[in-house]
Amino acid sequence: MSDDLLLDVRDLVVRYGPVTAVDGVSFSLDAGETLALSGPSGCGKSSTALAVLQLRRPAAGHVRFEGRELTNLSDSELRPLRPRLQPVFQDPYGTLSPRHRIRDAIAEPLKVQGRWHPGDGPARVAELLDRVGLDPAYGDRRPHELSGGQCQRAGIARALASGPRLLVLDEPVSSLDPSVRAGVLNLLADLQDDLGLGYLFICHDRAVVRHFADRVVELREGRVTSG
Ligand SMILES: Nc1ncnc2c1ncn2[C@@H]1O[C@H](COP(=O)(O)OP(=O)(O)OP(=O)(O)O)[C@@H](O)[C@H]1O
Repeated sequence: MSDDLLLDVRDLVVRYGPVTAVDGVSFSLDAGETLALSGPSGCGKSSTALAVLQLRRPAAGHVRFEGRELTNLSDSELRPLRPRLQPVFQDPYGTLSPRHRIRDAIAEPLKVQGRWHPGDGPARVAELLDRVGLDPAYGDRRPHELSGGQCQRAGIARALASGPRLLVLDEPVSSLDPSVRAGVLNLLADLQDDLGLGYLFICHDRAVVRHFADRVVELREGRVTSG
């Protein structure tokens, strides 16, 4: 077993009633590595991501994160681990509450984790905005006052506020204008270099996958076909 092993998924099965969406999928991912899940629509990419995040409990199989088996933990046992595995979804406007200013959305994980101090909390939020390439003044805005690319950057800042080790990136640039995709992918690459994050990267665009991922696991009808 690699010392850097971050995520180990074995024989994963995800069902929705009679539908088996994921049928015995296995892969592993090291810290600092990007593993792409690729394949046609409906092959089980998002279901795999949700099961890794334990947002959809698998019907069978194992998800070990930082050496801990997640599948048999209760919701309350999972809670303290959740900050370390964070999702970034396709629709950035769906991730951030429309009612809250960006700075409050980024401050929330810090507050929930008891890492908010009035003295330096606002500066930490400004630092996170700056880290994702947004002027800290954007903290005053609400999601609908940002472009799609800016909003996705704000979502990434919120994920970073939790102090993650793994980001589960489910089509993170698919809803963005082609002209801003490269900027967000470059940001993710920089963050990975700086922070040693592991990325489980879901993307249907083969050109993006080839460019961005270290390894690719190809799925078809819920099974691994290569990787
Ligand atoms: N909530 C659900 N209820 C019932 N079936 C579902 C549900 N979510 C997904 N499925 C089914 O599970 C299978 C896998 O879907 P999933 O969304 O994981 O695939 P995907 O590869 O991410 O597809 P896409 O690229 O279109 O997002 C499909 O047959 C889909 O119809």
